[in-house]
Amino acid sequence: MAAVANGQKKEGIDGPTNPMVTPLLTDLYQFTMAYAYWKAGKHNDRAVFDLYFRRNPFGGEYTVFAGLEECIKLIANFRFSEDEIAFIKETLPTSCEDGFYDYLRGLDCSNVEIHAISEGFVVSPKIPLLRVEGPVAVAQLLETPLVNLINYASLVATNAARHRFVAGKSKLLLEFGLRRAHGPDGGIGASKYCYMGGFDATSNVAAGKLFGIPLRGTHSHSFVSSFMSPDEITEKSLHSSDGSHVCEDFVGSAQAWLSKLKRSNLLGGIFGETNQSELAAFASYALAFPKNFLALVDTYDVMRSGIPNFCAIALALHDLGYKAVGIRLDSGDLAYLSCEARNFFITIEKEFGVPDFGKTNITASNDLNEETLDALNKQGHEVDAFGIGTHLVTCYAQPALGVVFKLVEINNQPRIKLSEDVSKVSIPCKKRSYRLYGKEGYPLVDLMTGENETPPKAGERILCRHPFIESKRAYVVPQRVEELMKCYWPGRSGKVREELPPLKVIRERCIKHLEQMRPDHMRRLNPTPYKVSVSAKLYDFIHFLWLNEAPVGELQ
Ligand SMILES: Nc1ncnc2c1ncn2[C@@H]1O[C@H](COP(=O)(O)OP(=O)(O)OP(=O)(O)O)[C@@H](O)[C@H]1O
Ligand SMILES: O=P(O)(O)OC[C@H]1O[C@H](OP(=O)(O)OP(=O)(O)O)[C@H](O)[C@@H]1O
Ligand SMILES: O=C(O)c1cccnc1
Ligand SMILES: [Mg+2]
Repeated sequence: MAAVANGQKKEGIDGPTNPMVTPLLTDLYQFTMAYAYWKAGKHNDRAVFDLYFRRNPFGGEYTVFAGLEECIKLIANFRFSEDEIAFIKETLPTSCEDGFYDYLRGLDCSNVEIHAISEGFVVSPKIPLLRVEGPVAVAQLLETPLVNLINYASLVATNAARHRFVAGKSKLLLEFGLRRAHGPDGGIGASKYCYMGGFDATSNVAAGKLFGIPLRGTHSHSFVSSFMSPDEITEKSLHSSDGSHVCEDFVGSAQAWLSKLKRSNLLGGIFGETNQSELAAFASYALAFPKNFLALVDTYDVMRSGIPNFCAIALALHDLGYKAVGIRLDSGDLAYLSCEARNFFITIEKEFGVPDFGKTNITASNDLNEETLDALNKQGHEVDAFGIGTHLVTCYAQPALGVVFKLVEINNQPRIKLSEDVSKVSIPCKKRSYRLYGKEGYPLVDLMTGENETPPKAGERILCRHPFIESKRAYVVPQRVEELMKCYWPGRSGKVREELPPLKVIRERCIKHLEQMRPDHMRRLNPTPYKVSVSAKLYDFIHFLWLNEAPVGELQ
């Protein structure tokens, strides 16, 4: 991936997508700590924080890392306005000295260094996604917004990837969640990160404009039920697709087709009188969009009305050289109805010689989630595209990822956070992390080492240890070694800044990384845990520091 020369000029990177992301979008305690650091003359102590999560979401063994671009946009533009400083002054106790506000006035992230895994990578618990190195007071202020920007982004991108995994590569996945998302930011974020995680398009127009995500949509039940009768349609004429002739009564032509379908030996028994107000709605939609006609067919009765009405309009369009797009099903048994609809289309293709009519697109929606997609697969279905909203964007199955931000070093001294719960003990030291690939091209293990350790090399045997369980260790001879963290904000280090790629490139990377995972890590039921380990040296150091920091109990 390309890198740009030391580009920490703040004007080079736009601000965060959401203008609410400012230095005030943090918890009050970050300011009280910043003041206390400042008062103690400790605010410029050089701190290293790791941002990571402790457990994969949705019972899985993988997570998609998302939200980095927005973090870098925040860092690049991190400055307090006078107005914001005045508010902090009003908020903190009056005993706080004015010098602190002068300090805030001069604050930016020019002395902060950010290393991060690239957005769209598949990541695992405990491995730092982001390493923030800088003056302790600034790094502390960044904790809340960075965690906020990564938590939902990674969660919803993972949710999207999981829906894609169940639906299969060939299906079109449409994100329809804006109305059910957690507010406007939740809606915009869902559209961006579901696209990143493998969805094909969104119904969210603002997200289409902001991020260039393909926009797709059908129509609603209200459009269908707003029509009362075909007589409402006053302008009934439609040009043929090549402009050579005009059909003066398109509605009549569709009604003629409906009669023909009814008289057909193969289809006649399926339906009788269809709902004429529905036919009127479909005809109006076709007159408005003859090249993009699709119909929501479940307002009244799918098989007795919606499907025959759709077909009558589609055949009338076909007479004029147009090809109808398809239908949407939004209720009922989607497996059964999609199969019935497909049979109906195939019969029309055969009986009336309409090429490819059997392949007419079937979109399904209605409270879909991983489980319903899985159930549909098991039953067999004929759906080509899924429109998914509520469960996807609200992350109904798991509402938060549990990202944390922990101090691992200060003034070159490694720090550890102990806990009764071993999974909550932090891994100290400024570290590097690597992905080790095996013979078959799959990632085998992610390995953390100290910053200055010799990096693992392809073809060389390396001992990988579980960070906390002594007996869990393995020798690995990697076929390929990939360093995971790159420098996304060099601060004053003089390093080269990694470029932020366009969303489409991140999406492609994400899809590629998901595909290269070993299948047993990806399955829904009881996936094999992906290994996360530390070098022998780091293991020894963690346990040395642990013993050093943990007080020895006294029994009486
Ligand atoms: N074949 C299927 N197997 C498993 N789940 C299905 C299948 N078909 C549909 N579903 C799911 O079952 C649920 C049905 O929803 P619900 O009980 O609200 O009925 P409905 O079809 O929406 O009825 P209506 O809207 O007419 O009241 C939805 O979550 C849908 O995704
Ligand atoms: O079901 P979701 O996964 O959230 O997908 C989006 C839903 O939004 C629309 O209708 P809406 O839910 O507003 O009304 P409906 O329930 O009557 O269809 C659409 O018809 C879908 O059903
Ligand atoms: O275009 C659609 O069909 C759509 C969009 C949003 C929500 N439900 C459906
Ligand atoms: Mg609904």
